[in-house]
Amino acid sequence: MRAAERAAMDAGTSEWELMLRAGEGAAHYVHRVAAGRGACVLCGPGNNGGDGYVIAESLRRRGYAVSVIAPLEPATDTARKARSEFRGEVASDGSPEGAVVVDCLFGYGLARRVEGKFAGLLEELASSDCFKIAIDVPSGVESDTGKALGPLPDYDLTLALGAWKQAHFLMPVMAAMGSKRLVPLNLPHAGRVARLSARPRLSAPPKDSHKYRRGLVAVVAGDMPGAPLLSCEAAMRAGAGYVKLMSDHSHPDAPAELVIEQADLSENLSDERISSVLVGPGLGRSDEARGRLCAALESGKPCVVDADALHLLDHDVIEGVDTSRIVVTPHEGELAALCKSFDVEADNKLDRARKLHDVTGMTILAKGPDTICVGEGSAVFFDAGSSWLSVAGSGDVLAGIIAARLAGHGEPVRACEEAVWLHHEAARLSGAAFTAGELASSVNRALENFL
Ligand SMILES: NC(=O)C1=CN([C@@H]2O[C@H](COP(=O)(O)OP(=O)(O)OC[C@H]3O[C@@H](n4cnc5c(N)ncnc54)[C@H](O)[C@@H]3O)[C@@H](O)[C@H]2O)[C@H](O)CC1
Ligand SMILES: [K+]
Repeated sequence: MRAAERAAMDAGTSEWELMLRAGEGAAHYVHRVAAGRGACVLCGPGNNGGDGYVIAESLRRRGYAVSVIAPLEPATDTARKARSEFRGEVASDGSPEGAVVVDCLFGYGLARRVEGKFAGLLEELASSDCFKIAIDVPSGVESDTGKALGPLPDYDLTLALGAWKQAHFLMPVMAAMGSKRLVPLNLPHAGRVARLSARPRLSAPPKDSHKYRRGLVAVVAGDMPGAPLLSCEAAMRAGAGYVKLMSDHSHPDAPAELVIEQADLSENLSDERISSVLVGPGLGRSDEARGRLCAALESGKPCVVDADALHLLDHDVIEGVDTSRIVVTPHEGELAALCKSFDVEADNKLDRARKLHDVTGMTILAKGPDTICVGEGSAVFFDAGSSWLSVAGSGDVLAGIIAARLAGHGEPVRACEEAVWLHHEAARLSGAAFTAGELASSVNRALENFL
């Protein structure tokens, strides 16, 4: 961010111009939610505070009753200029009043724990029932690591300035940010950090489609029969034209539409009509399971590696495999296990996923309330889905959806994005305390909402 700002300023844009863009852009959103009600802006001593004075002046000009609380005078020239441009009153003390409170105490310049008057203001904000807006990041949050360095109110809206910071998509702080919007500052190459996944638009199969063109998904079963059945149902309902279960077991409760192939796995996976392979759900971690994982990877097909199979992945197993077609879907614990297997060290989820991608070439879908996808050239993050997704089997369903989307177009990052959106929507449609089976059975209804 600092580099992007410097580049903009070297190219002749003044810091004041950037602050005006940030403040006016943010004020536009504040105006939309305040809708004429009283507003209070909390201003810190740095440029985040400077943004606050610009916001306050913009609201005042729109006829708002605006109060500003600033425990310290501005410490930068640009913030001083913004302070001088604000025609309203500034109090150095007081409590955040008004229907809408805008938090401009600290942005990415937060350097240590928040204490004293600043902490007091954040604590009062946390206990008030006003509409809370954080500018750039919540002021008690370290923008690079997402570490909370002070009281963390539950905000209704967080307006990121210029580009998303890592804190915007790391738990636990992202859960306190409410809705997230990005205020563009037209900074060159500021968007390189990461992007918030945009709602995908899916389409019905073309008129001349057939089951193989829509994609044949092969799901490799292992020791436990239940999990892969969830993945198969999710894949069938997420748009796959044909789903086969490669299993040595009999599955008496398998749906009639599901074709079950026994016999030689490598032989079966060599069928060139197979468009994607899913291995992991219910696989187990035995040598036999490892053999089935290797057969899946050696098939050369686009492959989703999930659950147990993630504990079997290492440099030997991916040796000679075209990992650009491999998607791995670790939750926190599995991500830690993968980092250990591939000697990756990092202290937050994004960096772990990024380094794992750099070391292995695989597309990493690091799951959780703060799901992040790192693949070729991009880091994508997502708004959290329903917390009811924290149910056994929900990962098997997601893996099946990814395999179906991957079978359709063969693009790993796109398949992950579509699948996370479908998974979240299926959860929303399933209501409260749903089972993984109900979640899987809702996937096609979810798909309808993206057509
Ligand atoms: N990204 C952009 O293009 C723009 C960013 N803007 C805004 O500028 C802030 C970053 O401003 P900066 O002055 O670097 O830092 P802060 O305003 O976040 O605060 C630093 C300020 O606060 C003091 N300080 C730091 N920690 C503490 C603490 N725990 N207790 C007390 N005081 C503390 C520090 O000494 C400094 O004085 C960015 O977030 C955007 O909001 C531009 O305005 C617009 C373009
Ligand atoms: K802030």
